[in-house]
Amino acid sequence: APSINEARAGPASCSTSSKDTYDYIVVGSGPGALPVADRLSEAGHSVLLLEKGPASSGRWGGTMKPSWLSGTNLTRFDVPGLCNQIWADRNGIACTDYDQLAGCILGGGAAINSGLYWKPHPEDWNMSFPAGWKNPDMQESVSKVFSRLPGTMYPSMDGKLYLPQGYNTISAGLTQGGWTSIVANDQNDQRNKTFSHTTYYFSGGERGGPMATYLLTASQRKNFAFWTGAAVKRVVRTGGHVTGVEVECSGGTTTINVTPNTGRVVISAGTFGSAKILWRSGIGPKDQLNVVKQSGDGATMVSSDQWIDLPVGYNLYDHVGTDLEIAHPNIVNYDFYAAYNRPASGDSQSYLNGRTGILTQAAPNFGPMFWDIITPSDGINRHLHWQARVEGSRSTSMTLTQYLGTGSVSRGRLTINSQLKTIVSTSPYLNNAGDVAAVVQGVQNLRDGLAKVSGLTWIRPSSSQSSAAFVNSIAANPGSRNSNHWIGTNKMGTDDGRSGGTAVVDTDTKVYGTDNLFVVDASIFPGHVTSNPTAAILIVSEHAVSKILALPFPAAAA
Ligand SMILES: Cc1cc2nc3c(=O)[nH]c(=O)nc-3n(C[C@H](O)[C@H](O)[C@H](O)COP(=O)(O)OP(=O)(O)OC[C@H]3O[C@@H](n4cnc5c(N)ncnc54)[C@H](O)[C@@H]3O)c2cc1C
Repeated sequence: APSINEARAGPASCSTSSKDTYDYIVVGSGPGALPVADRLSEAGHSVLLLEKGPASSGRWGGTMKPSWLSGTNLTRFDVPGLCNQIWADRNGIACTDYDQLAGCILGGGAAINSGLYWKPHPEDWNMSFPAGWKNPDMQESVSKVFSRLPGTMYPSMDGKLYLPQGYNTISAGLTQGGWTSIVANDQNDQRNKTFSHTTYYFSGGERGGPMATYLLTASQRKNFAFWTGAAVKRVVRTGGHVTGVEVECSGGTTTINVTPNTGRVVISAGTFGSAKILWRSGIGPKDQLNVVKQSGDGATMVSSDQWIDLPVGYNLYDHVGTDLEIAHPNIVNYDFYAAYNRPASGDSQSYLNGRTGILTQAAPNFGPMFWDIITPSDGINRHLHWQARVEGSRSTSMTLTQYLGTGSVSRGRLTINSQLKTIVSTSPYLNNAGDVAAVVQGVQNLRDGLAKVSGLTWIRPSSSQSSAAFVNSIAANPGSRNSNHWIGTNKMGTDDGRSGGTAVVDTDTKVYGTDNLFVVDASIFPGHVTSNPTAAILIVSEHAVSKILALPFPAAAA
């Protein structure tokens, strides 16, 4: 079958002998990094992208795969139906220096996630983002992202949806309950009592995504270089001016410099990784910088008279996940875990021969997706995104996960320990009464919505448990509520954190107190979006790079 995944000149390995300098160094290769790196190189700047993990997709030289993919240029990361394997085996893939799951691999989360892909609702921007980042301001960047990566509701190359019984059962029930069918990314302003098929960023029956688009075009330019196995320890700076980054390669540590005066560094290492690099660079609250000072970094850390006091690590948030479970005799389960090593031969053949069949859909068979907006007594809209998937305690079960995103008031805190591991030390879930009320009402609305479905059994909550008792019975900690959609530790805003404000970066994504250090990834989100965030992060990256390219260099540097 024609593969979109033909081999390319892959990344270079981290090098301690390189003496090159770059106009821009971009740290990380997730959805926050790739549009920035592509557009900076498109504008003619020399760009070095540094990724600490190994290659993932076969296109970039990745090799991790089950035996039925041997002899193909596909890895476990390229086949949508194998994405669940991250829950079974994440060795050499997941970051080991965080207490939560994140991908430390080329592509970041976009190498390991389920590919769920949503055009944001207008309130996603309007409720929490600052001036210049409101819904009308974002439309050009939305169009850019969706023209390069349109996404699809029909990932199989024959246009069919496989094992749709779960979708059919729940969507028929919601229709009976008065909810409306939409095409999610055409009707992105309609997220209230609506449902849709699942949209993925997949293309050609494979993962595709930002690694197959933005990274592809960047890699074709002579002024773009990218390294894997390159862990950035800190930025090197004099006061507010960054001269380069210290990088740990397997062969030792080296410093890579940016172009004198006009060079810039963009950190896109994710909600945990970017906070960690800032702390190690002497940027953050004093209590955390003192922890770094006492760690193995201490002897070489920038001196305390150079520290920049910013609220790095505060404003931490993640979608609040609440799992409900139903069973219905029509639902058909598919064992994606078993398919990792031994897919039914018909399924592997149709995948390999024509990129068709169940393995083109993300495990574990998502759909429908549905939405509800609730306004508790505090008057603030809360957006709920629900995702149904065929998984649970019975072979006829579905899990219905509710995420609370846009409008949520609760926040937590990320800190670092003396081993330089990041820790979610204050849990961000449901520490606000309005947030709790919205989650409870949302559960109740769904129970009411599905009340007329004959043959449907409620497993969680049981039919005798009240929605409030059910929600309160689930611990409000990452172990029970985690959605892996972490945001917020380097909040963007106009209220400079050095003088009592809450923001770490300004509306050009520049770190306050510096003249050439930027952060662009999920960590700068002031508040959450309604749905799974990859599309929103790509849009933020497109928007940020336009701001960075338009930003004049400091007068002294011109
Ligand atoms: C299991 C899972 C499933 C998910 N499913 C979905 C989904 O279906 N849809 C969706 O929209 N979202 C999903 N998400 C969330 C989404 O993937 C993340 O929100 C997104 O990837 C975050 O993008 P980012 O660029 O901010 O950071 P990341 O994607 O985390 O990228 C950060 C990158 O920086 C690198 N890095 C970190 N530190 C350093 C350093 N010091 N030096 C060099 N490189 C460094 C990392 O290795 C990584 O490649 C999922 C997440 C997980 C974990």
